[in-house]
Amino acid sequence: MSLAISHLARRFGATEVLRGIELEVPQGELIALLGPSGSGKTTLLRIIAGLDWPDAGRLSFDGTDWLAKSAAERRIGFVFQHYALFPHMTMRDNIAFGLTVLPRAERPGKTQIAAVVDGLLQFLQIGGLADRYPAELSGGQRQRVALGRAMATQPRVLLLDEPFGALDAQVRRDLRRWLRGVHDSAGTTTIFVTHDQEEAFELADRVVVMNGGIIEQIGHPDQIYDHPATPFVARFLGLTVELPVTMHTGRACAAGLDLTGLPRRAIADGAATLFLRPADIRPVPEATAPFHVTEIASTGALLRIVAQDAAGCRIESEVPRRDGRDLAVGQAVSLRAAAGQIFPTGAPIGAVPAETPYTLKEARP
Ligand SMILES: Nc1ncnc2c1ncn2[C@@H]1O[C@H](COP(=O)(O)OP(=O)(O)OP(=O)(O)O)[C@@H](O)[C@H]1O
Repeated sequence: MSLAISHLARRFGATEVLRGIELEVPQGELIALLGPSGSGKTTLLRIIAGLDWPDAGRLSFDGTDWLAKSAAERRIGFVFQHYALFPHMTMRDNIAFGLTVLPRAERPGKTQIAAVVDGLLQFLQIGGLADRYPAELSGGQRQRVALGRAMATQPRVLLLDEPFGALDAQVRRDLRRWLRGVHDSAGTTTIFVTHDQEEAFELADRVVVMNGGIIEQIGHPDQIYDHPATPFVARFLGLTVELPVTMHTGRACAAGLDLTGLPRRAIADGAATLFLRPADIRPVPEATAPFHVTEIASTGALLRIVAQDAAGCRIESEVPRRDGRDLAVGQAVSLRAAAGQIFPTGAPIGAVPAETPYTLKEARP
C-alpha cells in the first residue's frame, strides 16, 4: 500500500506553488518534507489531506484515486503546529472526539471508544494526563495528545505540519524520539513537514528537499547530507563555501587548496564550482601558500578561522579548538578539504522540473 503522487501542480493566481511533484511513499515509511518557507510543503500536505485540490496531476492511495475522495473518506490524521484541542474537554474526551463524530454506521460503541482511548493513552505514554484540560498541560504534552487525537480513528496516513515548531529545543528533541518510537510501533505511513534540518534528518527514513514548488532531491538522510544533488540542496545543507575550481580528469584543482582528499568526479574538464562545509576545511600551515589567516574567533568547542588570498578570496573554516592551537593571525596556510560537492559552473541553481504533461483534474467531490 502506498501513496503515489504524480505531475502534481497547484497555482494561486499567477504563482505556481507546486510544479510537477512526483513522490511515492510506501506503507510504514516516515518521510520528511524539508524546505525553506514558501517552498510548497504545506500546500502539498493540504492536498494530500483533502483540504485543497491541485490544478493538475494525480494523487492515489493503494491504487484508489484520492482526488475523487473527500477528506473524511481518505481517513487521514492531521497534526498542526498549533493544534486546537478543545479547551472545555479533558484529554480523554479530546482523543475520543474523532471517534464520536464518525457516521453512525462506523461509530464504535461507548465502551469500545473508551477502550481505544485507554489503549492510546498507554501507547503514547500520556496516561497520567487523561483527566486534565488543555490549559493544564505544557506545549509538548498538548502535542502528544494532539497526536493521540489524530491516531484515534486509525488513519491510513498521518500528516504532521511542523508539529513541534512552537516548542523549545530540548522538548523538540525529546518529542522527536518519542514520535519515531510511536511511528515504528504503530506502522503508520507518516509525512512530516519541517524547515528544521536536524529534525528531518533525525526522524525520517527519507527526506524530500523542496524549493520553489519542486522537489530538488529525495533520499536517505545520509545520502542527502553527503551527496547533495543540486547547488540549492548543497547551500541549504550548509555547504556555504563556494569556490571556483578547474576540473582535470575528474580531479578538482585550485591554487592554495589541497583537494586530494576528494574522490574523482565524472565532470568534464573545465570550470566548476566546489561547495564545502566550513567544518570540512582544515587550514594547514605552509610557508609558500597563497592564503593568510586573517581572523580567529572562538565559539566554545570550535575555532572559526578566516583565511584570505591576495585576490581577496575569503574562506571561513571551523576547526575543533585542539586542532587549531598552532594557528595564528597572519600565518600562511593552505586549505585542505575533507569532503565537498562539485557542480559544473553554470549548473542550474535548483533542479529543473521535467516537462510534465499537466492534465487538469476535474474530479472534485
Ligand atoms: N491560499 C493561498 N492563496 C494564495 N497563496 C497561497 C495560499 N496558500 C499558500 N500560498 C502561497 O504559496 C506558497 C507556498 O506556501 P506553503 O505554505 O505551501 O509553503 P511552506 O513551504 O509550507 O512554507 P512555510 O514553511 O512558511 O509554512 C507561498 O508563497 C504562499 O504565500
